[in-house]
Amino acid sequence: LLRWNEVRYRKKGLPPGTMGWPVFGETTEFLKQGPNFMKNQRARYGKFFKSHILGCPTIVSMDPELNRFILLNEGKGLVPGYPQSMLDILGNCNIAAVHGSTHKYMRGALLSLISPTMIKDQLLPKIDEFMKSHLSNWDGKTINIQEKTKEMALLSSLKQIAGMESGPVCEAFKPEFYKLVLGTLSLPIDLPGTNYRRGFQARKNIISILRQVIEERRASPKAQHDMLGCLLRIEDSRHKLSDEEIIDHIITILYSGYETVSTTSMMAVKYLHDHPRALQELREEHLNIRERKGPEEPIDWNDYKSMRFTRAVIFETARLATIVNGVLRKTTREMELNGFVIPKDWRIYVYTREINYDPFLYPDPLIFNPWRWLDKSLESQKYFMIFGGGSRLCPGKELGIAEISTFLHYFVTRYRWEDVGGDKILKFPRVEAPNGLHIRVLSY
Ligand code: HEM
Repeated sequence: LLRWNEVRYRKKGLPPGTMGWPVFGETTEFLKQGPNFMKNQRARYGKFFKSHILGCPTIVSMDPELNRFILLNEGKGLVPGYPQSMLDILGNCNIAAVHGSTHKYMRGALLSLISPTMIKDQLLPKIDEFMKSHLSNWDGKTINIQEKTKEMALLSSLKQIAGMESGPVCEAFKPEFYKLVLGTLSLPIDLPGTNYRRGFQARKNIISILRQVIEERRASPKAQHDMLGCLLRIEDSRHKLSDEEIIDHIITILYSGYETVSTTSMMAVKYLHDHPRALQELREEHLNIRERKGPEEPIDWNDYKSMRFTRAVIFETARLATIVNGVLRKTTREMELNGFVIPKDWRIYVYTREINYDPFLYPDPLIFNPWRWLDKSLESQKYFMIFGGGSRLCPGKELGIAEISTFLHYFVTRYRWEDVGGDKILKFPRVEAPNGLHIRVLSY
């Protein structure tokens, strides 16, 4: 019986590896040992091995060249392979649920909302206004920076999407969104009290809030210059979006930019605290920007573009903390990869974490060294996969960096801070501080 998985998935041409226990496979080892599980399996079976994790037979690819190949060749028998709970809760029109030509046009619509021109003309002023107010009155307080950055990522997106910032709609939205996020990371067991059921219910509640917002918009003669305004204006009949598609676009933007932006911001605060020289250089960059401006004057595109060291801090944070461990794909037919035959419907875990610690790409890889990114070519090297790659390369990269940069701008020019101490940070499977990350904030 214990060899059930080995027998069930035995097939000629598969890469080496072990399939673990019936049903559970090697999920427990994977979640418990995290990156060490991957390293051990690699030592035994090489950079391309089979396993059974998170309920699915899975091929793990830790080979940078092959990872690149997989990301660049998505059309050829590979589609996103995210867990069922995520697809159910994020919706059928979610970008991770579509492929081929539907993905192309959904992605096009999304890109038009968060392109550099949009950031420059419409989003950056909103982000600036939001950060200024979100970061007010922290002086003299002990705050949980994890909670604050999560709130920041959600509320800043709501403001950019539909001008929602505070008030009853936002307050109703917040708890539902948190439940939705938890649901996407749960086992798809539809029973009362499970995170999956709660997440699904939260999706329904979010849809009804968004439907109401859309109806109010349609009834109002005023043209709104935000993402929802743009989505409602896409009138070209071939690409006109249904309400369902508009709602799933909004959920996609909220969800994709939530943990990524909040966790990178939190970890940047942590690393800057631990590396005073980097903090000093970052602060100088932002004080120089402030010197050129009036006290309440917002930061604009040129200021953002001048934040070279800030950008380097963000990349170094995303690299060292490994905000994204990898991406998931699924085979839609039997296919050959790296000389092996991968059956249909197997998951492929494109594990990119190890690339972040490759000493040839990043000398002294465990040291926080933002200066390494001042050489721009590092950002365009072919194994740079912090934002994914190929046809699913993160479309929100620039927007995410702009948000984190604006947050850091107001944070370091207004405040200094001390670690309260005693908080633990977990790095796997997600970067998080289970009991929060508390800092004591004082005015600068
Ligand atoms: C530091 C911040 C961010 C990081 C590290 C990050 C990382 C990533 C990665 C690795 C992928 C590839 C997923 C895959 O191939 O399956 C991705 C895709 C995506 N990201 Fe981001 N992201 C960030 C911020 C954002 C923001 C702010 C938004 C939205 C406004 C966003 C929207 C998306 C979307 C919609 C996709 C799916 C693209 C597609 O399937 O075509 N991301 N992101």
